[in-house]
Amino acid sequence: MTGAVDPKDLIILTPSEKPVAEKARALGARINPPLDALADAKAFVIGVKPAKWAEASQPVLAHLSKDAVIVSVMAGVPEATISQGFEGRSVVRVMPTTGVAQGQGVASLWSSHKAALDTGLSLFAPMAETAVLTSEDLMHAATAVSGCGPAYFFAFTRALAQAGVAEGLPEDVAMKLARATLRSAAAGVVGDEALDTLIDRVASPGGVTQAGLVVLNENGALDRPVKGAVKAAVDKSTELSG
Ligand SMILES: NC(=O)C1=CN([C@@H]2O[C@H](COP(=O)(O)OP(=O)(O)OC[C@H]3O[C@@H](n4cnc5c(N)ncnc54)[C@H](OP(=O)(O)O)[C@@H]3O)[C@@H](O)[C@H]2O)C=CC1
Ligand SMILES: O=C(O)[C@@H]1CCC=N1
Repeated sequence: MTGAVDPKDLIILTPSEKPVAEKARALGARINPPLDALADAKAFVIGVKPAKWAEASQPVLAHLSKDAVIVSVMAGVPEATISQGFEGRSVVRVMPTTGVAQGQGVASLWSSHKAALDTGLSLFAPMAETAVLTSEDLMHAATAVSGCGPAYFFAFTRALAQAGVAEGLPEDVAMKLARATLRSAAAGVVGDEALDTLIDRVASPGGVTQAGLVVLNENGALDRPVKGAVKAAVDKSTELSG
């Protein structure tokens, strides 16, 4: 728990029993209470799959206050579409990373309503660095870089471990080293220090790291697939926006 919300003020609607809901219940949250409990809700967070939100929200509409702010963490679905589905209520879109679960996320936010944006910030700032976007269109790129980004780092880490195995490390050792190196690299990213400075700190001139870096991005070998992955994610997010 990050302290963003007192668990006693939390209502969780979920079709299946799951440990995280039980943990919240133990702290005083209400799990699947009768829907009239929603009458006093100031914010309604919607985190179902983009294709499911209209069906999932239908039963709650009659119970939500007109002033409730709809907080959507769904990829793609536009503010206007959600607002229309929620009978004109104001909406803030948030694209968090999974790191919010450890209170170390990052979240991009967009709303055309100042009060809704403030609600989103007050909910997410205790568990994430926040970035307020200047246009809703940028949500596609923010999703591709940040929402999806952890999976890209994990995929790179897996490739690093596999490369270690190819060079003779036992699989468990290679995996341990690659995972711990991901954590260790993240711990070194403090403040606004330039990434080039962080790279230079590791790469001794004429040394071992530099030999690897030359190959890593030879003729854009790294930049090209990363650009391609982000573009593909932007395209998918755009497709989801209908
Ligand atoms: N995964 C990520 O890193 C991020 C995901 N998102 C967005 O979060 C959303 C969920 O993605 P993800 O977690 O990957 O998907 P999952 O399939 O893991 O989760 C979907 C969730 O929706 C719940 N759900 C399904 N139907 C209902 C309903 N009728 N009422 C209430 N809850 C319902 C499910 O509950 P149950 O488990 O009980 O079935 C489940 O918790 C998507 O819109 C995605 O774009 C945003 C940022 C990052
Ligand atoms: O993969 C997805 O669609 C969601 C959005 C960002 C991260 N996960």
